[in-house]
Amino acid sequence: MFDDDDWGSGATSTTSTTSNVFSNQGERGFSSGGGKPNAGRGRGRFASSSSSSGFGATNGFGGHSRFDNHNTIDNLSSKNGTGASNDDDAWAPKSGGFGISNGFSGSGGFDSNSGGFGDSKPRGKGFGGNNFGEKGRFKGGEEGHMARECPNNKSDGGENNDRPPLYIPPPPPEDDDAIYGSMQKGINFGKYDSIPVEVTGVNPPRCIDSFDAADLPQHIRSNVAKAKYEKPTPVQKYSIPIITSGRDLMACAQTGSGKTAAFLLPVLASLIRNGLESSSFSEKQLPQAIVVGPTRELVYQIYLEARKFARGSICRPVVAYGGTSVGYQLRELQRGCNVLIATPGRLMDFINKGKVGLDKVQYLILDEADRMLDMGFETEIRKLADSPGMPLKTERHTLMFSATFPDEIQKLAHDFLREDFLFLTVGRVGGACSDVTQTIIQVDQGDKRSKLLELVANVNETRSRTLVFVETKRSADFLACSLSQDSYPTTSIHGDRLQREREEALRDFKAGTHPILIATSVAARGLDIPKVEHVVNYDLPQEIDEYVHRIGRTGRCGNLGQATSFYDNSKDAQLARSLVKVLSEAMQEVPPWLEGCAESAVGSSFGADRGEFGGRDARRGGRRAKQNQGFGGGNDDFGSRSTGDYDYNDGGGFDGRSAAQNNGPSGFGDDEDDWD
Ligand SMILES: Nc1ncnc2c1ncn2[C@@H]1O[C@H](COP(=O)(O)OP(=O)(O)OP(=O)(O)O)[C@@H](O)[C@H]1O
Repeated sequence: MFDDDDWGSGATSTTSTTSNVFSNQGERGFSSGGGKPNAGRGRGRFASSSSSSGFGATNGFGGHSRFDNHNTIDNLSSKNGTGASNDDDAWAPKSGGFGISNGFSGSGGFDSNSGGFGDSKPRGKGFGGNNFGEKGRFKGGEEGHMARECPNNKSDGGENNDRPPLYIPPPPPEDDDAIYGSMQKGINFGKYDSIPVEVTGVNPPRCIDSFDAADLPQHIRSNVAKAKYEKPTPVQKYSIPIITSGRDLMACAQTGSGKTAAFLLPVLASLIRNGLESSSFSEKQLPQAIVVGPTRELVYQIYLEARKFARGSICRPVVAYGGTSVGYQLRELQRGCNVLIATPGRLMDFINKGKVGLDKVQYLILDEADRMLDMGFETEIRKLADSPGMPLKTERHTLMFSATFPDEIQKLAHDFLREDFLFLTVGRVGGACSDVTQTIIQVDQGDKRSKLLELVANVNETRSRTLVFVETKRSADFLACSLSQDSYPTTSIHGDRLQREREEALRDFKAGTHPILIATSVAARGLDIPKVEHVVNYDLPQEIDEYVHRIGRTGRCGNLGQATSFYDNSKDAQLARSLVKVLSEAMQEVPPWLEGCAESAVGSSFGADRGEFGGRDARRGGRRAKQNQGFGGGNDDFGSRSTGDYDYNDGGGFDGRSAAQNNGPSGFGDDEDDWD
C-alpha cells in the first residue's frame, strides 16, 4: 500500500506553479506553492491553455515552495523577483521575496474556493500539461530546483529519482538547556487544581498529589525536576496511578494541561521498572510501547518529550514519520527502540517491511485519540491493532488521550480498550481552555485580509507570535505570501509543503524570526509552542472540536492567551450554536449577534451535549452526537466528518499513500478534504 510510488504530502509542494493552469476565466484566483499531488488533472474550472495570461496579471506567484515547472519559472522568477536559483536554499520557505501579483492581491481579492489554482508536480506520470517534458531549466545551472529532483535526471543516485530530495531532519538537541527548557508555567497553573475531575469505571486507584508519590525510577524523577515540573497537573495526578496500576485509560483534559507527560511518565517508568529488552543493532525492532499521533510535528514533539524524560536511562525512544528519509529513520530504529513514536502510515510501512515487530508491545497509546479514530486514521489504527504479533487488547495496555472526545468516537474506542478501562475527565469533555480569551467578530470573506492586518499591525515591533488558521493549503500560501509582500514576517505550514519546509517554518516561528505563522489544521492539535500570544481563526473550522484544539495553541500550562475568530455567517452558520455553547461554558462573552445566528441556524444541534461537569463517559449513555455538520439538514452521518489537513498515511518509500488517498474522497483531492 505504501509503495515507493506513492507521493505524500511533503512531496507535493516541490512543484508549485505551472503556467498552464493559470488561465482564470473571470474567476478570482491565484496559484500557490501547494501543488496538489494529482498532477495534470486540475479541476474543472481551470482552463489549461497556457501561461499566465488571464491570471490576474502576468505576475502570478509561486507560493512558498519551489518553482519547479519548466515554463513558469521564467515568468515567476523574472517578473516577481523570486530569486530563483539552482541553490536549494534559495527556495527557502519563509514567504518573503515571493512575487505577488498586483493583479490579484489586495483585500478580498481571493476566494479560497474559487479556483484559479492548478495542480502540478514535476513527474512525468500522468502529467498532462503542455509544458511538462520539455527540456531545459532543470539542471546544470538552470534555475528552479536541484538536479536530483529533476524528472529528466535518471542517474541522480538518490533513493528515488523524480522525487524531492531526501530529508534528514537535524539531530535532536544534546544540551540540557535545549532539552529541558520547556514552557514556563503561567499565572493560572495553580488554578488547574480547581477544575473538577471525574473518573468513571470500577475501582479506580487513588490519585497522587506529587511527583514523589508517583514512584518514578530515579532517572525519570530527576529528569522531571530538571524540566521544572514541581507538581503534577490534574490529568497527571490521576493518569499516573491509573496507568501504573495496569488499567486501560481514556483521558480527556483541556488543551495544554500536560497530557503528554501524563502518559509518558508512567509508561517509561513501568518499562524501566519491569526491565527493558535490549534489541540494539537488530534488523527487526520490537518496541515495548507504541505512541501514534495525527501529525508529523506532533509525533516529533512527543519524541522530544520522551527523550527528555528517559534521558540517562537505558530506555530508547525513536520517532518515525513521513516526509523524511526512510533509510535514515530505519538506521535510527535499528540502533535500538523501546518506545516507538510514529504517524500511522510510516509505522505501518515499517511493520509491513518487517522492520518493526509488535510481539513485545505492552502499551499502545493514541494521542489525539479522537482524531486517530476518526475518518482517515481509523482504518490504519484498526490495521495496527490487527497486525500480526500485536497482543490482543486483553494482553496489552491501551491508553487514549485528547481534549475532545465525541460520543461516537468513544464508542469506537471501546473496540480497542479492555472492558474495565477507566474514563478520566478533567473539566468538560471538549471544553475550551478557560485561560484563552475568545473573541468572535463578524467579518465578510472579502474583509478578512484587512482585518487580519489590523490584528498584526504592530507585530514587527512586538514580535508577538500569532498563529493564523486558514481552511485550505492554498489560502495558507496565498496569505503568507501576501503578508510577506507587505513586510510582515510570516511563514506557513501545511500538508503540501516539504517536510524540511514545515519544520523550518515551525523553527522560525518558535524562534520569533517569523512571528506570524499561517497554518492549516495540520497545526491545530497538540503542538506546544511557547509564547503563542494570539490564535486567529481567519477561517473558522467546520467542527467545534477543531476550534477547541486550534485555540488551545495559546493559553497553555496556565498562561493566558487570546483567540480571535472571523465569523462569516454565509459560511459558518452551522458552527454558531456550538460556538455559543463553548464560549458560555468557558465563561466568555457571547456577542448578541452570534446568539441570533445560533437561534436561526435551523437544524444544527445546540452544541454538543457535553453532559454535566466532567463530561460524559459514553458507557453511561452519552448522547453527544456528531456536531456541526447538520446545518440545514439535521445531523449528518458520521461518515461526513471533515478530514482536515492531517498526516494520513505517512508511509514508506517517499512518504507514500495510496492513489485513492492521494485523490482524496472526492477524487479531486479538494483542499477542503486534504488527505495528507
Ligand atoms: N506538571 C507540570 N509542570 C509544569 N509544566 C508542565 C507540567 N506538565 C506539563 N507541563 C508543560 O505544559 C505544556 C503543555 O503540556 P502538553 O503539551 O503535554 O499539553 P496537552 O495537554 O497534551 O495539550 P494538547 O491538548 O494541546 O495536546 C508543555 O510545555 C509541558 O512541558
